[in-house]
Amino acid sequence: MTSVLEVQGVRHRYGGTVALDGVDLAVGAGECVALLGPNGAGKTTLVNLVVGLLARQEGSVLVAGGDPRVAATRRALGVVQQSLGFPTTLKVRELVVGAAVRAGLPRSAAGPVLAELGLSELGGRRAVKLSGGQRQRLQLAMALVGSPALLVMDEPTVGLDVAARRAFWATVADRRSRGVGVLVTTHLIEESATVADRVVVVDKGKVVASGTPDELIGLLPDRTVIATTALDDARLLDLPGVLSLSRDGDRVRLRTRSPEDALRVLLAQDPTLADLRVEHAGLEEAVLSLGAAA
Ligand SMILES: Nc1ncnc2c1ncn2[C@@H]1O[C@H](COP(=O)(O)OP(=O)(O)OP(=O)(O)O)[C@@H](O)[C@H]1O
Repeated sequence: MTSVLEVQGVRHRYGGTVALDGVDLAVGAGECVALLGPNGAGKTTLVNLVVGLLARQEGSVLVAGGDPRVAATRRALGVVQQSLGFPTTLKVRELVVGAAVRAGLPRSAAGPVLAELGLSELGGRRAVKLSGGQRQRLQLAMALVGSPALLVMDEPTVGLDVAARRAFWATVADRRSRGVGVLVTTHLIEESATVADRVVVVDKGKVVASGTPDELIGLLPDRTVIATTALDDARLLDLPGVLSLSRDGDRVRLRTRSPEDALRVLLAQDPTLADLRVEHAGLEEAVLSLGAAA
């Protein structure tokens, strides 16, 4: 797979604060990589280096093979920021036309992208009058009009309802099928499991885990055992590896680090056990525990 983004050995400090401490990351053509991590992990710093807003201090950042601080390379980038403010007087069509012109394209390039994002009918409306979902679609239209090789998005679906979120990701998926690589930062961990091919977890300026969502979930031994049982809380909490317990009448949910052992003892102690189910931990639990282990 050709890489549209290659980050190697990147270190970045603000005065005495080390924000990035040797980060490697690649995004292939058509690939979607989600960048996750707690507040202050270094995600924004990394994104700002990738989009050329920050000057590189150490290591290399290549977008479509070029330096993102160079204008010609920035044309290979589409950027969607979280809740960007729009100038109060400008209309939807004018903003997309402006983005097309800045990308070196004719004004007519705006039409197909407005149609692709379902914004044609809103072309004459002032951007500040749009709903949250429409604004994010407008940002995506502005980011895509120049046919970028890499789309970089910072928390793009915050505040969107389920339908708007689906529509947003459907457009992104369509561009990915045409080879556009995507780097997305998000705090919506479970969303990243559905949209990303790969998840990269950053903490304290370092990559602490990287893999497909299923690979990351597989790193965590936790399982949730769900069953209807006659055992009381004290005996359930005594089962091997139990981390937490919740119940609704006789129906209990037990999170355990040792699912096989817990099940063996549970089955031996409660002959009336029924409706047994075992669930994997979610990506959210995996990411939180990977961050905590770092
Ligand atoms: N302009 C700045 N001056 C000084 N320190 C900064 C600056 N920007 C970020 N930092 C520090 O660098 C570290 C990484 O910050 P960064 O904003 O990249 O993290 P983040 O993962 O994006 O966090 P969040 O999820 O909260 O947005 C933090 O310790 C932060 O306090």
